[in-house]
Amino acid sequence: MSLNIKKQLGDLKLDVNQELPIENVVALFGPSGCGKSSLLRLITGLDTPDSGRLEYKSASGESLIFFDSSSGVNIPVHQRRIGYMFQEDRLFPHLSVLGNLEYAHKRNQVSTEALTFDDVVDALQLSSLLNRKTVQLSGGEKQRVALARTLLTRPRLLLLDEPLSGLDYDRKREVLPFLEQLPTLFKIPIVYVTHDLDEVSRLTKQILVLSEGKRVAFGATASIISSLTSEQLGIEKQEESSLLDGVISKIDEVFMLAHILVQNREFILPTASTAKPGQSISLLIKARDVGISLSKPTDSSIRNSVECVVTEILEEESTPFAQLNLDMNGASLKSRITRASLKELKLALGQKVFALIKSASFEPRFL
Ligand SMILES: Nc1ncnc2c1ncn2[C@@H]1O[C@H](COP(=O)(O)OP(=O)(O)OP(=O)(O)O)[C@@H](O)[C@H]1O
Repeated sequence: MSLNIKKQLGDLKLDVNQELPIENVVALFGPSGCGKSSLLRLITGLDTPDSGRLEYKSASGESLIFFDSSSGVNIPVHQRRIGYMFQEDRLFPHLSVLGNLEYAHKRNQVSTEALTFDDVVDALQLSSLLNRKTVQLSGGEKQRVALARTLLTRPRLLLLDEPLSGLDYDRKREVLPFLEQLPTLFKIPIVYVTHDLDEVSRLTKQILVLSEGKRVAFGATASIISSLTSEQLGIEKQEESSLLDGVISKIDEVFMLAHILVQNREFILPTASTAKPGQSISLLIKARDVGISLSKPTDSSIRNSVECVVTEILEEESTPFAQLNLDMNGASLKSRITRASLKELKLALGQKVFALIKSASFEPRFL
């Protein structure tokens, strides 16, 4: 998609100019109020930009100008065929689950063999819920029905606006696997709005970061998360993380651990039963979970000690902490330690160190 749009929203000037190659899932990431939902509304046509141009381009070569202020083009919402799923479910409370799904299914004019009614019901495991009233559903079930209803409109593009933000931890765990399988099952490109790094790491390969209505960065999720500062990402310092792409090399079924290779370095993580050797996996590692040792520990409980080189030292004079940026055989890893440790270990740029990460700092839901 080619985005070049401006819109004044109260005090916020939304001004985004970005080529967005929408394959699989692209994250739209940024702090509350930076303009993420407003940008989605402009893409759907629910709101109109003050000026600019918005062109949809699919991976298969389909091209359609949604909006162009210079030539007066502004195609209506229904012709854009965009599925928009809101933070809250917005289901019809007077209809059953089946009624909600049939409403979308019947109104849809496009037939695609890849997306039948039964396929959608199966993929979201809704068959046992079809006769329930929507008020009788849990939060996670409601979001699955809302997702199914959006899919049944056969959108060319799916916009998901923080679909998990209203759910507690367990309900998120329930819905995330359904979201994860969408791109492979239905081949519909997705723009996924969130300010949750865990969701970004599990669901997306590309990310557009916004701040105060403007583009901060766009690129591969792992490289953006690992290279931008917490200020640039609009997250708490404590949440600053690295994202590493790895492949499961071995499963230790006795101790329920997965061995994962990242840039030829081995990580050991707690695993769920579904993990298989050869599977690709993204590891989100909080900087605060990464300690430093000058030698490889041989008498420690810590499973992960990976050799790295110190590439940057950022001391935070107003806090007890310092951040180290490390090069791990070509991948970047962040470590947050105390300034006292920095001094005691006499850490310097170019120094070889071992990054220590407890396996227990990873949650088994990762895999
Ligand atoms: N129609 C409008 N008129 C005036 N101001 C608006 C309008 N729509 C949005 N805004 C303002 O624009 C800013 C961006 O809102 P938006 O909902 O797009 O942010 P967001 O990044 O999606 O935030 P959140 O993550 O909290 O949902 C907010 O300050 C909001 O109050």
